[in-house]
Amino acid sequence: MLAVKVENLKKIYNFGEQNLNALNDVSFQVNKGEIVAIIGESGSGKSTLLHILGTLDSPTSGNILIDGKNPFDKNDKNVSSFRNLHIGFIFQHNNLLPEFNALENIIMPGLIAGFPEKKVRTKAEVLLESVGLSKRKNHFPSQLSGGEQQRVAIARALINDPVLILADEPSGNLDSKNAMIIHEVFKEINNKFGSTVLIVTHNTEFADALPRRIRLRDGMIISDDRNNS
Ligand SMILES: Nc1ncnc2c1ncn2[C@@H]1O[C@H](COP(=O)(O)OP(=O)(O)OP(=O)(O)O)[C@@H](O)[C@H]1O
Repeated sequence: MLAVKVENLKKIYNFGEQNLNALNDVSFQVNKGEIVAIIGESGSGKSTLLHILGTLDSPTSGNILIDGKNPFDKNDKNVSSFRNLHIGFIFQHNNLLPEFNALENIIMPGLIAGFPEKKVRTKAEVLLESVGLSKRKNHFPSQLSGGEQQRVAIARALINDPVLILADEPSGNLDSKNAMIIHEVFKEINNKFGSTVLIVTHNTEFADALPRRIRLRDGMIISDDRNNS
């Protein structure tokens, strides 16, 4: 079963007379349950690709299907509800809401999606446990370390059972010990919940340890390799 299908994706940014091809004819597919590193030098188009897959930006041309649906077929309001229901984001800066505690931050997208509070709360507790933070559920973001905040952000991204998790340099802001913990959490959620995960990372050790790597250069895929194991 396909989670993601990308066909001939192009993104051109215009600056007056000048055009910049940020993505140039990108095509690939990701099966449900895969965890894939998106790698490449700075400016190669990784974030642009993630933003389009996450419906935060639209393509110049080409198609994307997330779980068989084209999110850009819909009007803007539907695109944002599609995003909230089907896609979980984790950014380098976790943008947790500072006035809400860890548990409340995780619950929030579930309530926005209209799920019953009791069900969402129970699920949030399970997710907090999965990221090893049960004891911190009443802590506010300012009372958590950077790595712990990022683990809360991962749990929050999972609350609505998204078909796709997108992470843009999720460990980019962390020291190596916390980065390693975050990398393990991604592998665990992929194993435990069968989440489909695309992760932009500059960390070669982490990327090499994942089963698949898509490498971009100048907006094009130059390699797509899998570990044999
Ligand atoms: N909103 C924008 N407007 C104009 N150009 C942009 C915009 N966003 C990205 N670009 C350009 O598109 C190209 C791809 O950028 P992108 O951020 O996708 O690269 P990246 O691989 O994620 O880089 P990094 O590893 O540094 O985050 C770059 O040349 C960048 O300058």
